[in-house]
Amino acid sequence: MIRIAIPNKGRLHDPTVSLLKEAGLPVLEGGTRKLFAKTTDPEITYLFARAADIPEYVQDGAADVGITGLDLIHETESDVEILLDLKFGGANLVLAVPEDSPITSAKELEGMRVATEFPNITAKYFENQGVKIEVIKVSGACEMTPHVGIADAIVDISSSGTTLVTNHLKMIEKAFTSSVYLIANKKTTENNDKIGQIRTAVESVLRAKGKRYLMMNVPADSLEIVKKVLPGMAGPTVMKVESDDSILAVHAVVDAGSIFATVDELKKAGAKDILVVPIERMMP
Ligand SMILES: Nc1ncnc2c1ncn2[C@@H]1O[C@H](COP(=O)(O)OP(=O)(O)OP(=O)(O)O)[C@@H](O)[C@H]1O
Ligand SMILES: O=P(O)(O)OC[C@H]1O[C@H](OP(=O)(O)OP(=O)(O)O)[C@H](O)[C@@H]1O
Ligand SMILES: [Mg+2]
Repeated sequence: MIRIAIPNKGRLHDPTVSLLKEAGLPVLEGGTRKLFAKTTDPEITYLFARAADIPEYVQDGAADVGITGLDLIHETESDVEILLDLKFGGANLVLAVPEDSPITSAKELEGMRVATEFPNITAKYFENQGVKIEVIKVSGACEMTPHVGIADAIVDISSSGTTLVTNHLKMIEKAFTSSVYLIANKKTTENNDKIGQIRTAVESVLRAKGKRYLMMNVPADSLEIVKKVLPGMAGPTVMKVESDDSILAVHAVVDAGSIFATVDELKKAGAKDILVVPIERMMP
């Protein structure tokens, strides 16, 4: 039996549940109130936990696999196997000071106080630069600490940057870049097929998100020029159209980012009836 710990609430819950559904491992029962849920595979169960607790649960074996932020993994200094960057929940831990402060770098904070919800990451960040500071641990509302005389600077999560601006703070340095990761218990990962399968399933969804499946009809005498437009991974698939000898059906997988330009070039090259289709999963 493999137990996967996933965030029970907060901003990571919904995208995690969606990704698992796309990977063919839907969370079948339970909402945020429940502790456990099943999925379609009888060998896998879900455990709902606080995002911040997941790294330690996975390290200690309370869960075999986990999904949580890299910042939380580093902050708890958890000894876990890092399997995959899931490319969502992206945020930076930034060093910020009041907008009217003359301070422009970490080095200028020698001997001062820095408030944060991430004391370990913060302490290491300053240590690496040889700067001695006092870390003030807070458990929320970090942004107001410089305005009430508790700290001179903060290290806090920022994604859109709105909270910093609203609180009259400015970022001076990026201390850590985070996104959500798939992690596993070090011992369980060794020779465990199921964990390999989970990783492959999730990876195949991420890979597919960046690709589109293109289908089109191409006059036979335009095939060579159409092929040049399609950088195809294993080259495009070319099929005969039963009713018309002079037309070929061409299929190819292309990067989602280049689809706009590619469709235009394909039309110019003579392709017709072009269909762009999303791909659910892609295994190499
Ligand atoms: N704008 C953001 N603010 C806070 N955390 C973010 C943001 N964007 C991504 N994250 C990531 O989300 C994780 C924190 O999730 P968590 O569920 O603990 O916070 P939350 O959604 O704010 O819930 P809570 O209400 O418990 O604070 C961290 O890994 C963090 O990097
Ligand atoms: O750059 P932004 O997009 O503004 O996001 C950053 C803010 O979001 C988080 O707070 P959250 O909303 O989770 O409230 P909390 O402090 O109560 O957790 C975080 O602690 C920052 O304050
Ligand atoms: Mg929060």
